[in-house]
Amino acid sequence: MSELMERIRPTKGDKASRSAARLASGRPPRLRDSLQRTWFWWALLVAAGVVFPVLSDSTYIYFLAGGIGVYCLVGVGMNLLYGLGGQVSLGQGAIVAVGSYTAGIALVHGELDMWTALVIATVVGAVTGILMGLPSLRLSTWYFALTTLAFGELVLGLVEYFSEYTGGTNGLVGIFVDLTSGELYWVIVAANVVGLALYFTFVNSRLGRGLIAIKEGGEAGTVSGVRTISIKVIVFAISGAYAGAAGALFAYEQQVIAPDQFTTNFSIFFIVIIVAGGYGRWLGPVIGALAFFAVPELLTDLNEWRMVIYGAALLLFMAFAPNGIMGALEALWARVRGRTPKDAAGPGSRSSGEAGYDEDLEVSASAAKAERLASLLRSAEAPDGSTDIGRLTVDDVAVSFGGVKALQGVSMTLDSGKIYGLVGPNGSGKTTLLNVITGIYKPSTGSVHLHGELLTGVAPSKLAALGIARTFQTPRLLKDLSVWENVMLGGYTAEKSSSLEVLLRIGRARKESRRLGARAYELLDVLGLAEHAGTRAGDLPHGLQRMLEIARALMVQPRLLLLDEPAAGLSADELQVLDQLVRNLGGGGVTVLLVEHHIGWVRELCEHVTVLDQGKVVTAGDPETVFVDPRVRETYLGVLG
Ligand SMILES: Nc1ncnc2c1ncn2[C@@H]1O[C@H](COP(=O)(O)OP(=O)(O)OP(=O)(O)O)[C@@H](O)[C@H]1O
Repeated sequence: MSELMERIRPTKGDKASRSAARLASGRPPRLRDSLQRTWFWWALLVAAGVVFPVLSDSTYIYFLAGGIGVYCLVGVGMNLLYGLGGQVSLGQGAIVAVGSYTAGIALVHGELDMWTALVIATVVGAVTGILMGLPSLRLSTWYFALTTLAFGELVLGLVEYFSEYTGGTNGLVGIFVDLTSGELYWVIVAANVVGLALYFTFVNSRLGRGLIAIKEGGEAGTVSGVRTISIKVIVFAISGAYAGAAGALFAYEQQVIAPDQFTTNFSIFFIVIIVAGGYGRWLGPVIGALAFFAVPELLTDLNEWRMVIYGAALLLFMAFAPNGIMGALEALWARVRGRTPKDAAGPGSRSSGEAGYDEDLEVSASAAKAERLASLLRSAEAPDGSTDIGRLTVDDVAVSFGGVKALQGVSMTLDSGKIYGLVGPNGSGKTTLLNVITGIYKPSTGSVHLHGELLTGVAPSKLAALGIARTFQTPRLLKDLSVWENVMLGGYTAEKSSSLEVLLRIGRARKESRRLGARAYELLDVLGLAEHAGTRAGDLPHGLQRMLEIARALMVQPRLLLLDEPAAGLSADELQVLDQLVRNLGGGGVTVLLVEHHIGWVRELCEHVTVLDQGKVVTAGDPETVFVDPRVRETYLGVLG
């Protein structure tokens, strides 16, 4: 290579500093080795496909491409609902029907223009989506799927009942729009561009992270304050709006609509295209619609063999490409790059991380870092603007699991800004007590108060907004999301902009997300994770997963932090960083409750220690007194010298 080329080529150091600058400005990291890094080439390929009908200048090709566009639009909405949200809807076709009939009736009977009819169909689709989605707030996935199926039948029944307007089984005829097939095609393309833009904004916002946390169903979202109901309603509205708009465009293309176009098969077809295309990936619906709509159409000359080929292809896909076409390509990409495909983790994965991770992590607990951390925590304004969380009191709490008395008459008081230790042998009830404080378990007797207000019975998802954060004995992370996204999830309640502002990237939304992004970077940097910001969380070694969970908890801007065995599995260097961190938290006015088996560390760090054994408090007080207590020495026989 010439000397000039050597000079031009960015060095590894340049790349690292560019990446750090990008993160410091609050922008998300580039994902490591992900197929998504090749998005530009995919976008180019899609753009080439989009202009193809223009080159062919055939009405039939325009019609076919318009059809793909309509399916694709519904698919993009379904991708949010199912691909990211895990909600199986077998009624999406029914919403398309609602959009089609709304626009058709508006045009034929209401004599409105096509644009007004399109807007009305979109709004009606959104409202219908919300109505159809309401049962999902109470029902499990498959029961919900059944209700959507029934919803589809209901819509078809209504179409026949109101035959005066809908034309009943004969269909609604005369839906003419004043556009050529080419012009209508471009309207469909524009709708898809808007749809995809909104999809990307959603996915890369707190809403997208929240939706994935809801789908994962673990505590990661709950303790970060993710509001399940509002996110689900928004997703049903968006996917309904897409289906409603697609329905109107479908009616404009077909000019005649009838109930037999909107059978259950029609709804199932949308599931097929996103599953076959690759759900949770933006290209999934595009590729799926192309493969499962256009290809069979183009094979019409093969007559009866057409559906056999179609069915066989579908079976082969299910057997050999369970993550769809895009999933298979990602796996291939990973293999070509000599990496393990990260897709095995399942649907909804949006990032693909780095394997072959450098275990010899250099963790520096330098004074400069400690100072930065202290200032970061000081600058963290508490969610309600105050700095003092007040006293937490646990009164006479009891919890039983069948015959096991996990906690019996446990009382404890935590004053703000102090570091407390909670120790005891395995099974003594430490985690159960944290679960009671954070609302995950409801005690059979007793109560928890914060600053005089009853905390018992408050939903765990509301605690983040009160400034309470926690970590778990086994880190609860969104393993398929990047390290950066996991930390950002912790900032969920700190974002004050409305969902509409977030979706349209207007008002304070953009500024706010940059500010939180910059804070996420600072936390990652201080905790030695910055260089892994774009790595899939599940690929981090155990110690760093713990640090990541702590970073997420700190994004909550807690004033009460509950840490469940944070030192387990940490290296000496990592423990040093953690020690510095907890000291700074205490110094910064944050109350810390540390559950830990590392007795030496608890002794040095905590101002007050409570010892549990068999669900009861053995003793509590300053560590020097507690650890010389004969009852504690008996409990910890052999551990205390
Ligand atoms: N969800 C549950 N269902 C049934 N039993 C449970 C449940 N959670 C905890 N327990 C039981 O309650 C007791 C206390 O468990 P807990 O996890 O609180 O102890 P711990 O002190 O945190 O233990 P470790 O140090 O091993 O984490 C144990 O006997 C445990 O088996």
